[in-house]
Amino acid sequence: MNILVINSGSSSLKYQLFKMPEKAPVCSGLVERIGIEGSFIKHNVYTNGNKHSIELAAFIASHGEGLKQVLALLSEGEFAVIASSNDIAAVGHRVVHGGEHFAGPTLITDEVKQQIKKLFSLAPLHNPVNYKCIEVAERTFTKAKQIAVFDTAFHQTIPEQAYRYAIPEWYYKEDSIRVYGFHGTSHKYVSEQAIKWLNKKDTKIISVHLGNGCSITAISNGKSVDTSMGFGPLSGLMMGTRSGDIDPSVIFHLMEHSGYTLEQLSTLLNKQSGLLGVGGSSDMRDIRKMADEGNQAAILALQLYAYRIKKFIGAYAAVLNGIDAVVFTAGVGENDSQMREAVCSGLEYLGLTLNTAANKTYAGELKEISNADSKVKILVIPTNEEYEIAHQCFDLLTVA
Ligand SMILES: Nc1ncnc2c1ncn2[C@@H]1O[C@H](COP(=O)(O)OP(=O)(O)O)[C@@H](O)[C@H]1O
Ligand SMILES: CC(=O)OP(=O)(O)O
Ligand SMILES: [Mg+2]
Repeated sequence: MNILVINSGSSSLKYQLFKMPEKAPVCSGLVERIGIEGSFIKHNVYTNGNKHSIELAAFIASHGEGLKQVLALLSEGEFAVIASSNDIAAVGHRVVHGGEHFAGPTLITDEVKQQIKKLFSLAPLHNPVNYKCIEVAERTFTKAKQIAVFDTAFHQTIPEQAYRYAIPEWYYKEDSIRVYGFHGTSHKYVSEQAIKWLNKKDTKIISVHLGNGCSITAISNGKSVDTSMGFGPLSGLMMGTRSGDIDPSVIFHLMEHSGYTLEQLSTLLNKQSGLLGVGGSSDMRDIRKMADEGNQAAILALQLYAYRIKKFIGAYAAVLNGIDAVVFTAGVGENDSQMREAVCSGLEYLGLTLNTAANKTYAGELKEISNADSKVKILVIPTNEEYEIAHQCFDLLTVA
């Protein structure tokens, strides 16, 4: 059975085609820097244990456009892996916001699509794009089952003291205003890898997902118990274009004194803030380059970014009453050794001591980057949301 997984993030579109139950990747790829200069598609095909890669540079304005080009690559030309769209049995879609409705993989019906649509305003960078990808896939793979796997699902175990906001109960009971949490598929996948690697019974893990969107989760014995994103994927850490935590008084001030509308506020906090707002680019690679050239705004952006992560690690050490492992993952977490070093330095009191040489030589698979005597293990684990989604889709289709 071929399962195609589509993972649209805020700045990228990732895809993987798996042969199940063998769990073998047939092809994978990535459309990066969507909507900004320098966008490209990287397409990898796996044959007999060998990987062949091609890179296509073209300006890709939207996720819909990127997906259409990817689907053409799958069935046409030299790197085609399927003869026709009928070769795909199921398409697994990452959907970011599922509200309180979905705790596991879900067959997509018109009703499910309506629920996803209702949550557009809470995840404006994600749910509209996820919805668009579902529609493109429905039109392309008419015979395939379409399945949604929600970022929010893994966080359904968060206890009430952590998921409730300190506002009157009515807003929770009548309007479902609470912490939902995001990147759940990634936090689940990397924490399960870490638990296997730690090989002990009770585990306390802090998972740090640093992509374009960033979040951090406290995981006790495999269950999410707190996370930095909340009602929508805007709170907590500083991100590519999102502010992370900000005092709501700033919003009142901008409305009252500068006449900001709802749309302007949403644009400011979702699209013009974070690394972009402070440092001048949403892409960490650009920020690094600018900082290396002495750009003060980029240097400050890096400081704010690392400082916020460090504060949350301290908070979650308290939530968990100790830490066995801190896991770094996603685009920045996996690739930016200088960011990992900036986050870990000064956390010796909590028992984290980084092995700076090991940190610099990470090469794409699970690696311990702490010193042998570090009380807390520091790990880099490549996330694989696509694999986790394929796995959940397969279970949904085959387990009665
Ligand atoms: N080699 C690298 N060094 C530093 N940052 C990197 C590197 N490669 C990717 N990144 C950063 O990772 C981020 C994108 O992460 P990713 O997990 O792909 O995002 P998303 O899924 O949220 O769209 C970007 O800010 C990008 O600059
Ligand atoms: C939820 C979220 O922020 O996702 P991404 O990091 O893929 O944008
Ligand atoms: Mg992502």
